[in-house]
Amino acid sequence: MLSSKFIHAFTRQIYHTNLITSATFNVIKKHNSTHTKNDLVLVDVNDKTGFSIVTLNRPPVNSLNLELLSAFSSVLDDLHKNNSRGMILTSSSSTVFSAGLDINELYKPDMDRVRKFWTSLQDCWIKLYGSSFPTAAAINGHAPAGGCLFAMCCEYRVMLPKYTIGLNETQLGIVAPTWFMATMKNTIPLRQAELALTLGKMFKTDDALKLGLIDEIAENKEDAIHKCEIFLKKYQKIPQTARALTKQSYRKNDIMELENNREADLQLFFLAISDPRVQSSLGKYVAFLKLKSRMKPILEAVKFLKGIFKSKKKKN
Ligand SMILES: CC/C=C\C/C=C\CCC/C=C/CC(=O)SCCNC(=O)CCNC(=O)[C@H](O)C(C)(C)COP(=O)(O)OP(=O)(O)OC[C@H]1O[C@@H](n2cnc3c(N)ncnc32)[C@H](O)[C@@H]1OP(=O)(O)O
Repeated sequence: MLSSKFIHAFTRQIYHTNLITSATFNVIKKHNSTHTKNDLVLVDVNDKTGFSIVTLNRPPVNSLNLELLSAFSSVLDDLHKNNSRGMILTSSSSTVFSAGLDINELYKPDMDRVRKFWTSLQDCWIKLYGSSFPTAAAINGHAPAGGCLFAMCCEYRVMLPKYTIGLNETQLGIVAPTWFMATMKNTIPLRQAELALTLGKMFKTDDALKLGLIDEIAENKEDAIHKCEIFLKKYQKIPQTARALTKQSYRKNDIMELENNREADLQLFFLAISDPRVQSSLGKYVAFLKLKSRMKPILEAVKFLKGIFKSKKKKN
């Protein structure tokens, strides 16, 4: 049962967005695209559909640091205030949707900054998962951990072939927060979610589709955005308030659980990242990522040479 407090709060919020004058929205429409500070998140509003394409833009891998999360959080506020008709979340990278949380925020953190960082992540999740406007993700690259989280917060996911998606935290020796788990439980069957979470499994696009972690596969980014638009257009015939309240009621328990325990969640996070074993795992992971990145040219050269040998063998 929905508490009357909840219904009242959300109804007020939704009516509030409906009543917002179109003036603010027109400002965005007129300019067509808006960029946040440092252009970490780009927003382009399609004049015809009214849908906003929100592009995460922090090269090389859109790892989620404090600045990117703060920028995303204020974009979500703007979309809400401007009574957005729908949002498509994507990435400016050609191979990575988002690499998840920036490990540098977790490894040997500055306590003042990490408090802001985690609070910002909580904000983004609450705003995205509970948004009154409909959302879809055009997953145009790998989406591990926090990348998968943001994609799962959206109501529809379209992904390009041959990438990977999943909550891989256990592989890093860390535990996904309960609200990460709740988002996955809301997306795929319960038992599959438990297996995926405990194994820290990353799914290839085809397997993600079979599991229901994504809804469609697209040929390229344009196709993914087009498929997201088709999904969002389905809502044009549905009364806005009824749609938004239904979505928010469906997700209410998960959201309230975090809303009511934000400080406890922060303290748990502090406790976890202060654990020397967690720091040691993170340290090893940072070193592994750096090594992998440096080895790339060598691995590519080996691949290239292998290709030459193979074609020579075929000729002979
Ligand atoms: C009770 C609670 C217990 C514990 C709680 C503890 C903590 C709580 C937090 C828990 C939640 C965590 C959620 C997360 O999101 S953790 C982040 C997980 N992310 C990953 O594992 C992804 C790692 N990255 C990759 O797999 C690849 O980079 C990727 C497939 C995304 C792209 O591969 P590609 O080959 O294209 O690029 P790379 O050469 O690997 O990387 C390029 C440079 O980017 C740096 N990089 C990559 N990922 C990250 C990252 N997540 N954070 C920071 N930096 C990252 C990489 O090191 C390269 O940098 P350079 O070496 O070139 O400088």
